[in-house]
Amino acid sequence: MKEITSIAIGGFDGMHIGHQALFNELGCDGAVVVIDTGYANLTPHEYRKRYTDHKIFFFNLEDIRHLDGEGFVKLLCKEFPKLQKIVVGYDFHFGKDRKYSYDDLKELFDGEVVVVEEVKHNNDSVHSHKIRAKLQLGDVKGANEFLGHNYTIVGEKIQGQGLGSSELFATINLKVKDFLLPKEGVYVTTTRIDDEEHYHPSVSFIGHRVSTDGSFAVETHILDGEVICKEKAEISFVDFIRDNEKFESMEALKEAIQKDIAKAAKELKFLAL
Ligand SMILES: Cc1cc2nc3c(=O)[nH]c(=O)nc-3n(C[C@H](O)[C@H](O)[C@H](O)COP(=O)(O)O)c2cc1C
Ligand SMILES: Nc1ncnc2c1ncn2[C@@H]1O[C@H](COP(=O)(O)OP(=O)(O)OP(=O)(O)O)[C@@H](O)[C@H]1O
Repeated sequence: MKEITSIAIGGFDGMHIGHQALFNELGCDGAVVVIDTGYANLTPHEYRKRYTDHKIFFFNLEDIRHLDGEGFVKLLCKEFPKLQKIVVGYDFHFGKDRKYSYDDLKELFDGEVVVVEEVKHNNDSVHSHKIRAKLQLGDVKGANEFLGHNYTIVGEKIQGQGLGSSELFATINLKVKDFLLPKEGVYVTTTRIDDEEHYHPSVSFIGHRVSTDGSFAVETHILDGEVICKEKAEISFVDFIRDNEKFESMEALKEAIQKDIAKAAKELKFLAL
């Protein structure tokens, strides 16, 4: 914290293109200050680190929410003794009851305050809550455009029903905590296994397996051959294929999955993974 000369402040769940505009204003001794509400589910906890080269410092909202404007700025100057520049967005509010804006920051901070203009995509203001809403509608393409990267979740490998490999297609079943799951359905995805460096082309299912045992599952079928997953995998969403459906026979389910695989393979063909 001692060497940091500039900081960007916010919740930064998602690390979307609006957030990235703030990070672009930081110098090489710049850091990201996350005011952590505990509700982040696009990039929970430390997952924000994947989307910036800057150091990240976490401040727990509960510890600072009582501070007035002056108290907040004092805290920042104490934590970052060399602080010269604070970067915030056009709608940034802080302090008790979120009653202070960037104008107050300019008055209270004895250094430079950079206010980043509203970042829009197709004339729509980019925000984390809109990304969540898009994912809940299955609009992963729209979410990805706001994010500036493919929405990615990480899960721990768990045992499936064992039906996939014997009667259908082999899948890796995952238990996913903390991440928001997109709407139930089938998606074109890429999957990274354990600590591998590259992503495999894949097709993934999220939802209640209404055609088999009815239980909830997050599972991914790898398209480029057999793989062994030991502990964990991450799924990046590329496109929505279809809703979750109840099929009357295993043959009908198998046929549908076969079509999903063909669609995913076609869409991913031109991606260098
Ligand atoms: C691409 C894909 C699409 C799927 N679509 C559906 C679906 O529409 N409805 C459904 O009930 N299950 C669907 N499933 C889940 C299968 O029912 C599941 O793979 C099967 O029950 C085997 O589960 P297991 O891996 O736990 O053995 C799909 C699975 C995959 C890989
Ligand atoms: N579209 C945007 N354009 C410019 N700045 C933004 C934009 N979205 C957020 N910011 C700025 O980024 C910082 C982090 O904001 P915050 O974590 O509230 O993001 P958000 O996307 O607005 O989240 P939410 O949708 O939950 O309100 C703040 O300084 C905020 O002003």
